[in-house]
Amino acid sequence: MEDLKKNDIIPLEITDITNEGNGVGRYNGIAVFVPSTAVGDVIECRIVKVKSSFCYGRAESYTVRSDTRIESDCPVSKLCGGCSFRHIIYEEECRIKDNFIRESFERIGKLSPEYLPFSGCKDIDLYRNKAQYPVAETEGKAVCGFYAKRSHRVVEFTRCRLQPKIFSDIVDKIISYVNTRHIPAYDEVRLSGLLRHIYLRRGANSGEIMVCLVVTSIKKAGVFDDLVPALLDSFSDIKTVLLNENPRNTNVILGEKMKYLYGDGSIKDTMCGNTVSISPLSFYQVNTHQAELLYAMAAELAGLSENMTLLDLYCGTGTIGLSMARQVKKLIGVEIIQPAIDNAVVNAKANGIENAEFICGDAGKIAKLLYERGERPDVIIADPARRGCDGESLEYMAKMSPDRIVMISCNHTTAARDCAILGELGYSCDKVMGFDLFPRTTHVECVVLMSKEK
Ligand SMILES: C[S@@+](CC[C@H](N)C(=O)[O-])C[C@H]1O[C@@H](n2cnc3c(N)ncnc32)[C@H](O)[C@@H]1O
Repeated sequence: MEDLKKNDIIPLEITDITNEGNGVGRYNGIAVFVPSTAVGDVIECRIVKVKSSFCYGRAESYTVRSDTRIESDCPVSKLCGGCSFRHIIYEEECRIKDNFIRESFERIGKLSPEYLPFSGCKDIDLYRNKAQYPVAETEGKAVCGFYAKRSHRVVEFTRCRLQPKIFSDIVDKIISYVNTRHIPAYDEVRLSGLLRHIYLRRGANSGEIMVCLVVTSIKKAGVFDDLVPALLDSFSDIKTVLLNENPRNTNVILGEKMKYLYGDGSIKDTMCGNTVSISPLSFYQVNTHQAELLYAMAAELAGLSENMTLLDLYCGTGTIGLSMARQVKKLIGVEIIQPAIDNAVVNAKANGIENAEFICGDAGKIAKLLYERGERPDVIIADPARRGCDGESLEYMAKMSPDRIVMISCNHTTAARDCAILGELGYSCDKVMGFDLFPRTTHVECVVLMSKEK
């Protein structure tokens, strides 16, 4: 790139926002990505990194400030990087996210569905029902907070605006206990210490709280003996306290082994009118109220009726399928994590649902098995993880020949790819709707209706 060098200062108008939340402008045809900017900003931009076909820049000063720009109301938003959109008004965030989804379906999927109006979230703060705080040692004391952007340096801060206030109070109590007892925090460089993460979950409707301490060895559980009564004394909504063992040198937070210190390792919540039991390893949407609206829209798009069979692929604890089970003859749920399937079975029973079967296994393998045993669901709901569905799942979803496939996804790029593959397998992409389950961050959910071509 001949035109631009590191430390050049250039005038730049921000004209778009990337999926990572960076503003983007063009200088002599070259894309320049600038964090914390807004569409309509005109800036003096310092070039900080030059790549083969684009650059990264930093806003040195503002010639024109976009009228969508606001002051961030979080003291650590720049350090944390979790809330990429805290500097713009929420209406603009919704426009950007809706646009992310449309672009993916048009550019990646080469699809032209009808776009239903984007669903913004009523509560843009305090909406998360789950938090995972890394713990580290600073100057001989355990501290807890978040990892600084693109690093594993723990910044001490527990008052995140996205999480319930009670989480900070619980964390403060745990850290104070840990420091009084000199319990060592995990050191990921020396691979020593005990406490790695504090992981909290709270039922948004029930208020029930799960406290899970991720430690390098559950054999040392004894050091937490006095913590449990102290927590229960102060926080009556805590229904279970447990240890999770993760001795490995890894970025993955949870290990597999659990030890219950109080309660049965799960909490209850209600979702879409059903009681649901949630364990630490089970997936549960972090924004319960907005997820309820998403699932209601999925049910509407599914067009269910009493003689139908519904297949809920990637079902987690069964929340989606169980919310629709009373409208159909038979529900089959498929999920790879055994504790989530255990929760799904308990959840069906707790809600008096008797027409549900839950199978633990890989979605593609089980879809093939179901096809071979002659199952022909009328509707399939597929709600995969960020990487989307694999080829085998898509192939057997289409082979089972349902009238409709409703795809729910937290990654519009893989959703667009998978819908395009389903297009080749005989399904038209009819409707797409964005749902903001993660205000102030770059993440966004979408629901898609695919119909069998006649
Ligand atoms: C986005 S979550 C959706 C869970 C559930 N539908 C809900 O709304 O709570 C995706 C789920 O897919 C599961 N999963 C991931 N890979 C899978 C696979 N290969 N086969 C089956 N399930 C899988 C995950 O464990 C997780 O529960």
